[in-house]
Amino acid sequence: MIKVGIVGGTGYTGVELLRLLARHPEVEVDAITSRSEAGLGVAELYPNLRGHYDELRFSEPDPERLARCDAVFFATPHGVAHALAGDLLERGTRVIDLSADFRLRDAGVWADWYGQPHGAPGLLEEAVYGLPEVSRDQIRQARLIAVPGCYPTAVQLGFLPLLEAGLIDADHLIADCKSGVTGAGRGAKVPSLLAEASESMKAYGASGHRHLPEIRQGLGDAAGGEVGLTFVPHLTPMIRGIHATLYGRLTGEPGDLQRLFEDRFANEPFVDVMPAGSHPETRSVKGANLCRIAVHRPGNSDTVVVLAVIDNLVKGASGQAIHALNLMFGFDETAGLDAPAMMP
Ligand SMILES: NC(=O)C1=CN([C@@H]2O[C@H](COP(=O)(O)OP(=O)(O)OC[C@H]3O[C@@H](n4cnc5c(N)ncnc54)[C@H](OP(=O)(O)O)[C@@H]3O)[C@@H](O)[C@H]2O)C=CC1
Ligand SMILES: CC(=O)N[C@@H](CCC(=O)OP(=O)(O)O)C(=O)O
Repeated sequence: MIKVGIVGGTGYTGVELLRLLARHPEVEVDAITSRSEAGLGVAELYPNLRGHYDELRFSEPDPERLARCDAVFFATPHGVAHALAGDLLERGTRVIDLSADFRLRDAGVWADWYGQPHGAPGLLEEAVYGLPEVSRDQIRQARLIAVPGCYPTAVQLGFLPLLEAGLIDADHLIADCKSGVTGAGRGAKVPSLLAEASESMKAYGASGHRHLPEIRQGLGDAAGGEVGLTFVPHLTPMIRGIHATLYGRLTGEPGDLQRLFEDRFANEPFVDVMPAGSHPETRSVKGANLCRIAVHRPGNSDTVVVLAVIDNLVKGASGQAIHALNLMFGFDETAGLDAPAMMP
């Protein structure tokens, strides 16, 4: 049994970590922080957790207490892990960061997109980008994990088989993505209000979203060189879910695309390649640590369309973070992550 801490326990990814870890046989949550709710019992804020964490209370972030944990999750806004991760690592505590603090290898690029200087450039070299379908072995050895963003998870998984096989024009990739409103976090914001977000849909960040450099970095690794990507995210009236519709131009006769995807993900517990002709629904992954994918070639043309769905809070954040923890500590990869999706 290991002890973990969670910094940022009152947010949506924080409470999702708690929900999933409640079923984890090897993990005890020893510390959970919130500055605004310090002193409150976890189940008082989140009644779905009654009976699971009856002794656990939110407390102010305390580096001493966190350092007594074997691993600490950061479920915090950008910049918080920059300030605290180095000290924890020095004291032997492993760090799994759900924010974007360590996702980009280049501190200058990070500063450009996040509008502030990188707070811990010295840690970038050892940070491992935690997409298990790409870097399982490095995650096993890592002390510091950068959990991929929600859009980047869906887009990378969908494009990977095609780019790795060199079947599409890497200069002209298109990712048209939709997100539920929990993607914006739990903090009060006007665009997340019921009257603003329901019965409506809108694109945002079309001229440049901070996930663009992250996705380009990962897809560039898969393609073996820089890629050109148009990425347009949309806010949709659902609570959870990411739906990515991905377009690529085939450079030649691709062979059996269905087979390509099935073979690429054959040994992946958290990627489901659906039968040919399928259209995956976000509700089919709600609550589950799973990416469901379908590949299409409309009219046998030179365009390939990939559909990828995830739950932004699970495979897009907290579930993927726990997958990394399982790899780092040698647990069964699926520990705490084997629950099926909820439908409807
Ligand atoms: N929501 C999603 O779908 C996804 C989110 N992420 C990323 O995960 C991280 C958490 O997201 P989410 O759960 O949505 O965020 P929320 O806004 O819902 O929650 C943020 C949490 O961080 C705490 N916090 C805020 N500022 C600080 C600070 N300076 N020091 C310590 N704690 C702080 C808050 O509690 P308090 O203020 O009380 O301390 C709160 O518990 C973010 O970086 C987000 O971008 C990644 C993938 C998907
Ligand atoms: C709907 C919505 O607002 N989504 C967020 C992305 C989700 C997220 O939290 O991004 P990270 O994984 O990088 O932290 C956004 O567009 O900024």
